[in-house]
Amino acid sequence: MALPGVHTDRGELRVHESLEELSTDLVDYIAELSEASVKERGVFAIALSGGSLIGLMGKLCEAPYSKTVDWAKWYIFWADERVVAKNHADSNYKLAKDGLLSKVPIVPSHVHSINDSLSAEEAADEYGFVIRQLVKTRMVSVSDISDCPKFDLILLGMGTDGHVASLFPDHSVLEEKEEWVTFITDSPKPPPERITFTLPVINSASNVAVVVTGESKAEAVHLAIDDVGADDCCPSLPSRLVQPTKGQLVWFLDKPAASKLKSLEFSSE
Ligand SMILES: O=C(O)[C@H](O)[C@@H](O)[C@H](O)[C@H](O)COP(=O)(O)O
Repeated sequence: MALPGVHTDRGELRVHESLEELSTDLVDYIAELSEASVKERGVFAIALSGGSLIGLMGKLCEAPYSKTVDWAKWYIFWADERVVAKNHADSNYKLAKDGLLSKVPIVPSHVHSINDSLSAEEAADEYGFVIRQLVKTRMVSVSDISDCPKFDLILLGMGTDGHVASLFPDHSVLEEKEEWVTFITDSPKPPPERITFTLPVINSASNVAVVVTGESKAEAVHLAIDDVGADDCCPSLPSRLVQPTKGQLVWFLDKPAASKLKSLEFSSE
């Protein structure tokens, strides 16, 4: 049984006993947001990341979701992408295509992957341009406070160093305030060249979910969520900088990842 969701200043924490249970809760959450967004705006603009997240979304390809989700209304983006060919084993597009997109009736023209024939800088510019066009036609909403796109849902994973998307600790990319999409050529996690949504875009989303599993990430989860003076000790921990301005933040954690969380100890007292 999952512990009930715990509401904290750093978002809702949903801690699960098993990966099986976590993945069921995650796909229920995605399906509910999709339904609400399609009802409200006629479309659902969702941004994916790479890593273990995609495997945890696998149940979306199975009943009942495969039949009940309104796939034709989905517009798919990537919060970050590795600058490699689309058929390369490192491609986040390939990961999502093989694990999810090829198994459900998504409209191919709604899948917005990067142009893999460009340099990282050019690919980031072009991706920003593509998003601008979709904001103009309201396939992606716009934030009324930041002028940034307002994705219905941005899904993030987190590394042991606290990175999210391709926003790495102490990297100048964290300072980017103007661009919606930027690039790096020195990612500490291979491959080195990546494009990424910037923090203002992530924090303008209607919903952001961070999905983190495994004990190796427990310390980073603690620093990202707990009130331990982390704003002083690690001001540039990317996962701590995920703070949606108006949107909802939900953390999907398994017990090992949550094992160092103080916020949970307090909530159960
Ligand atoms: O393309 C990427 O590398 C990512 O988007 C990255 O931010 C990933 O989500 C985390 O590194 C977590 O990955 P794991 O869940 O596989 O540890």
